[in-house]
Amino acid sequence: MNNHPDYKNELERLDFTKAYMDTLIAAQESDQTALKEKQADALQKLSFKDSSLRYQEMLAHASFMKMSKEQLENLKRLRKKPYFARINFHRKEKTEEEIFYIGKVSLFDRETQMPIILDWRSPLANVYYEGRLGAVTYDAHGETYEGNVSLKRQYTIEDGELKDFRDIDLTTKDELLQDSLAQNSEGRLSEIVSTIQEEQNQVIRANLRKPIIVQGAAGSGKTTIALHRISYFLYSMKEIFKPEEMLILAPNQLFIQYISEVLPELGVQKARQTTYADYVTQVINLKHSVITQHETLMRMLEDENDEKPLSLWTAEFKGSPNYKRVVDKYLEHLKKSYLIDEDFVVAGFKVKNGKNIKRLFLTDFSYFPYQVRVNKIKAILQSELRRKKKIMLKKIADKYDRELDRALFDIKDPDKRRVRVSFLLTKKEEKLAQINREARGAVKRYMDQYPRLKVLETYRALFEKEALYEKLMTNLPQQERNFMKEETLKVLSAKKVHAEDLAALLYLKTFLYGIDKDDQAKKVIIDEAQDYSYFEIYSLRKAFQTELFTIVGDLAQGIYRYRGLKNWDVLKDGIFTEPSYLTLQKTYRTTVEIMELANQLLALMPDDLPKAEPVVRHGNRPLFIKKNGTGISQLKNKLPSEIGKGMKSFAVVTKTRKEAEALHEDMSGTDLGFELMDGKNEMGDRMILPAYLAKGLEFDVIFLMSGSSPYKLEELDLKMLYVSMTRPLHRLYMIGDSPEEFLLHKVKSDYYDIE
Ligand SMILES: Nc1ncnc2c1ncn2[C@@H]1O[C@H](COP(=O)(O)OP(=O)(O)OP(=O)(O)O)[C@@H](O)[C@H]1O
Repeated sequence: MNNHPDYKNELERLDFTKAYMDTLIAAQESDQTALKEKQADALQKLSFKDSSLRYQEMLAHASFMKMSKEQLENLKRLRKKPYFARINFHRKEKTEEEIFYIGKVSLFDRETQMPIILDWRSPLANVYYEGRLGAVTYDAHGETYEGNVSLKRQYTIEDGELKDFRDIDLTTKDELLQDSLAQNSEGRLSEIVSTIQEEQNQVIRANLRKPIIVQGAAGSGKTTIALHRISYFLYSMKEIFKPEEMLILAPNQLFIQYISEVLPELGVQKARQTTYADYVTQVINLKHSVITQHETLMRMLEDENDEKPLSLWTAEFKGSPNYKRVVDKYLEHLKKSYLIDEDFVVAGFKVKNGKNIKRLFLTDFSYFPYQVRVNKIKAILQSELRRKKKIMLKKIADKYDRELDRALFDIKDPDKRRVRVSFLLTKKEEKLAQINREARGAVKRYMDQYPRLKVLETYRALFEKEALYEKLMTNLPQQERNFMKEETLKVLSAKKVHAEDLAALLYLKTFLYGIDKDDQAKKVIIDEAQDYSYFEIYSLRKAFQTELFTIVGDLAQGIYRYRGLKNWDVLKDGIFTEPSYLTLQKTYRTTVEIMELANQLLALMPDDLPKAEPVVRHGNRPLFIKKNGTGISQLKNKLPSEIGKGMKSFAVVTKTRKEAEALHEDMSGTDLGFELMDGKNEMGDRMILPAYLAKGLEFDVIFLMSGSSPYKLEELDLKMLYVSMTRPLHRLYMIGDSPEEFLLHKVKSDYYDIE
């Protein structure tokens, strides 16, 4: 690097950028005298030749910029690594080529508005990520600009010091990416702005106004890219969307903890992060506990009982389009009870015509949920009554006053007149009192005709009302129909709900009440989307008045297939209009050797998914080790050498939860320090966990440990094994009684070694 003709310039540029930042920071933090000193100091240190005047001017102006506390914090962080790349770009309309430095956050010269650092999310930065040198176009503010990129350069900057830089073109391999992939996992996901690859960039920047579905192989960066897309989204649409209006749905709390570290880096930490079950529970204020899909899966793997097929059938049915249709029919039935067309009459006066009331309900208020419409009608009747009551009272008063006048003038006989007048006065008082009396509570009496449906009770009623249930479920086989009814009611009575009931509950809530403002989302990000049922995604789509969904997943990891999505087409046809559909084929997490073995499993699955293409990073072939007893001593043998190679995070992955617990128990006498992961505890760097919890996570070294239930040649087991095998960054061991326990007999022997 030192011999590079640009070396000096690059050093100067970095010095200038840091000096500019220092002045900015000082301007925000210190008083004016201190700032002047700082500026003078910075100027003295910079000994530029040609550009010095210009830089000096820029520095002098820096102090006028006003920043928020958050921006200031960002700037301080940024100073350690102000940028990671540069492009030389010649825009067609301009006479000269310009140099742009690209970093995590933009920095502008206050005077000229020229960027000192260009934000990675800015339109122009796109040309850096798109693979080509030469003629390029980019879109900004609705226009397309043409130009030419003559140079792309990457920088390694650590703690503000320039360590290295190199130019890239199509033929050189991306060393920055290689370096970054060779690093060890700290048990957290990190931002990757400096090494985003072309196909990933396409996902990040795909049309922001459309829903997007991404099928990506294990380790292709789906989670990472989904988070970068939010960051890009917030940057591009900052005037319209706030981070709090984003909803990120992750599979479990552990996962949320795992991604949380990337969020501040990307400026999206304020986005709401939760699980589907937690979200629905909160939105409908559900006090029942949820029987999660993990529990169902574990029961399926660990228990042998006769009801298994029926309970799985129920779980699958409750997520299906057919069940959604049943609930829709139920809603049709419920809707009828809201069709009130009686006149609203008070003390003999028609305050509001019944037909009008019905029309308001069905037409004018058709955009509102049903219970909200009821409240609207109530408000209308109240104000109408208030207005009409005055008229009614006046009418009565006038009528009797007229009659009184007549009596006073027409009746000549004083006795008769007195009697008549007194009669009329009493009558008048009575009538007025009657109106006042009847008006009180009249709206309530009228409104009592409307049903007052609560979400959970209404759902329960679907199963409780015998005739209705039979009618709505008429197409289902008898045994399944009976089982579903009894099971659902039994669980509800125990103050629980199955995870599979949540979609219908959210759907009902949306229909009856709508989603409160605080729980609304303007953009929804669903990770591990293959585990969602059709109805779950549908329920979310209906709950929010937006199509802006980013949905990422991998069908090959669909271990909840009994309930989850079997293909993406159902979403493409049935839920979203014209979603973008993209695939991520290249994988970054693990080595070629590990991915090649995992690819063998992919070939055995029924989904017909393309093989993942590992980015070229080599390591050892996966190793099978014969177990002696619990297998703990075999594991222990391997640890020192891996630690010696710099490996930091280790996980033992079992097939079932029971196996993980048993292994943890067996290890309790040792000093290995492996913790059992239960989905709630903190993430450590030595964990024992079942495959379903490992999904989405990564560790430097993975030990697959066989236990009481070896992997079978079935779709579910293949998928669990695939998930487990694709977790390591560097090394995969399989410890068991025989290679068959990991289905290795179905794989060519040159994909693994045996110790
Ligand atoms: N362009 C990239 N540059 C550097 N690292 C990357 C890049 N893309 C992905 N990675 C790394 O690859 C690993 C896998 O990414 P991520 O967990 O987002 O993938 P995924 O597709 O969600 O995986 P899975 O489906 O297996 O959970 C992470 O360590 C991530 O930092």
